[in-house]
Amino acid sequence: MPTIIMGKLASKIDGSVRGKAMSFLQKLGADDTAPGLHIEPIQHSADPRVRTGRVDEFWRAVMFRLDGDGDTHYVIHGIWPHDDAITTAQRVRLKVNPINGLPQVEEIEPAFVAMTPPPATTDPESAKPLFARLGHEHADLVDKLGLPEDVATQAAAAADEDAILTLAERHDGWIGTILVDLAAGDDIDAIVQRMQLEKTSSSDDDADVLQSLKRPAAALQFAFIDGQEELRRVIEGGDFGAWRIFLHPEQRRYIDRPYNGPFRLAGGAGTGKTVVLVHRARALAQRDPAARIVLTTFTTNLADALGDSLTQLDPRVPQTKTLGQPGVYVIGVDALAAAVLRTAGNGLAPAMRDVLGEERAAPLSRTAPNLWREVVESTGTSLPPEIANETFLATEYAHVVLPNKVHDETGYLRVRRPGRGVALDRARRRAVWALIDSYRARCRIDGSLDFTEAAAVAASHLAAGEDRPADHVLVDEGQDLSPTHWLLLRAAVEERPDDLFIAEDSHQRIYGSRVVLGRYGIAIVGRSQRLTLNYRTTAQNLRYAMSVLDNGQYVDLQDEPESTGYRSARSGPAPTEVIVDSLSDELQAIVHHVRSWLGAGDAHETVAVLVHDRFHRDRVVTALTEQGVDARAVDRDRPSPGRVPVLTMHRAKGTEFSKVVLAAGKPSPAELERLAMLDPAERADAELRGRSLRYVAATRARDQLVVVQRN
Ligand SMILES: Nc1ncnc2c1ncn2[C@@H]1O[C@H](COP(=O)(O)OP(=O)(O)OP(=O)(O)O)[C@@H](O)[C@H]1O
Repeated sequence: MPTIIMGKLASKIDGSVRGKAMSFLQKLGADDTAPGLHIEPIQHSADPRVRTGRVDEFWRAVMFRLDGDGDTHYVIHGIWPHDDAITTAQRVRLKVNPINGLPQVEEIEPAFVAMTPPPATTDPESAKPLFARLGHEHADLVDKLGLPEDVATQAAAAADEDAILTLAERHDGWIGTILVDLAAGDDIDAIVQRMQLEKTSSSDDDADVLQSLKRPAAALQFAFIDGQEELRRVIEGGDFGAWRIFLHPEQRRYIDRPYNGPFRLAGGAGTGKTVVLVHRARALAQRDPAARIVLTTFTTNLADALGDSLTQLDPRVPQTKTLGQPGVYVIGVDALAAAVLRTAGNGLAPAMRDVLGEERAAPLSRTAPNLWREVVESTGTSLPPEIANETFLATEYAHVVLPNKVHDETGYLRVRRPGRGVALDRARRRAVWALIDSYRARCRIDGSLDFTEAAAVAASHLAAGEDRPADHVLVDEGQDLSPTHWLLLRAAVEERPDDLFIAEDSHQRIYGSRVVLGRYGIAIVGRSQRLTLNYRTTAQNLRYAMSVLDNGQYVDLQDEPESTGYRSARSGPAPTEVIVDSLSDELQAIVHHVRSWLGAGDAHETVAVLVHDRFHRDRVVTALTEQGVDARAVDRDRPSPGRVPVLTMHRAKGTEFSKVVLAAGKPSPAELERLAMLDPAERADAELRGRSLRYVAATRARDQLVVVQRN
């Protein structure tokens, strides 16, 4: 049976012909001599391997037939209306690029594409094309990277990054990826290494071309299709499903490579961290079907989205609903703690004693989130407001008291408090402990545990037992997890190769305080890498989002300064900023943009409005609904098709939309009052989190971003 190799261009099939393309390719994959397919060579074609096939009376597929590995292979180049298909088929040639060993589809007499001339300027340095300013020589582009001569010439003449992006978009695949890297100022040798490019002496015969199609960087553009079901998903997924199939060689490496211990993958918003995690979960499950794999993240909503992505990637990967069973257990980290506590049943007493220093029955309920405030208000504490507040106390409890298993005042007077900005003398430590003691007393009476306690108790329970419930733990949104979450995840899997794989972006920390993994038994040393190519966001939106972070002091999970060198492979319109004077103007601006996008044919669910809080969210839904737009507030459930989702910026984490109106709003008077009360170090951290939240929100837009700001 012939093997189908899908080109990326071909996967972007016109919606009207998808069904027929599917049935054509299915038949081709079963038997290329089947009547009706009309697989035919083309007279006077540049490449004798080229074939056309009949999709219907109007559409034709253009393919290359390769015979090698004892099999027939069809590399699907694209599907076009009949006449265009014939012209394309006569002109295209599939060859091995001798400089980098990658497969290359060449067009004889390529269409001339005019480049935007550099803008007139009096400054001789900025008058130079971008690549000249970056020191990239035309000869190196051709001789070291293997860029086709015409592409190298156009790239060398391009005025700026936007012109390069336009060129890269026309050459989707390894050529486009190299152009984007060059525009970001990457060193040519670094690109050669990252893309695993190698000079080759191979010819263009079928076996050599097949070999080149199996090179890591070829996966950016060509995918070997494994069965009919896979074929259906590629065709239906189109451009949105590209992440499932066309992987960057770097992504491929993080998916497949074994690691000797915990591994950390950093990367900005939209760089494909989640994609790597989901693929890696599948790869681990395929490698060992008996493996117990936990795929976890900060919230249940995010976990639902991860589970959905895993199903989209490959519905054959078994997803289990039970901790400790073979398969992939996709779950939010607090729900994981709850599952451990549930499974332990009456056996929790030792862990309770270990963490809290007292006898406690199995927890009956979750501690009310405002209990810290109640404790402060009901206790006549002598502490100043910058310490006697919910933020300080909850953080102190989660970062110092619980991970160190502090049981009493004596223990608290001795404990080290690394990373805590606020210094405490002995008297203040005593006063803080008095509040913590009251908090614990209240929880004891209520029979409740808070989220951080639950994770700590679950961690202690697992650490004391013989059996760990997982063989591999994969973590998304690592920057948001608290110390006791890390203790739990460390205890969930024994120290072994491929135990923990952690994706994080410290620029997206929007919940707790920052954490240093080494303090919780997770030693990354030397096993840390960064993804830098943003797939989601246009370069224009990315620039805007990065500007929100300017001059912020961000630190990663290994206590190192976070870098910001991200690039995007796509370009689009610059974000629009709208300044309004009143709430009604703001609502009007939101409605106006949403309606104009819907009017232009955008599907409801691809357009979203992001707001600061739930109250404003509901107001926006009402305003949209009154103006005849079918809109829906999204909270715990998934966004529903056919309706414009309106979400808080927190809820928007992990989502993406084609077009976004971001109405970030201003902090409420109550919020400002709360911030004013904090210690300067904690206030600075809260401000960083505020910026991160706007960064998260701005990076949800794939194509277009409108920011509405109140004066
Ligand atoms: N190899 C790829 N080819 C095409 N698209 C890709 C590829 N890798 C990732 N993407 C797309 O990029 C987008 C972002 O990917 P993903 O959600 O994995 O990024 P992330 O780093 O986890 O982002 P965030 O931190 O913002 O949640 C998704 O739309 C995904 O489909």
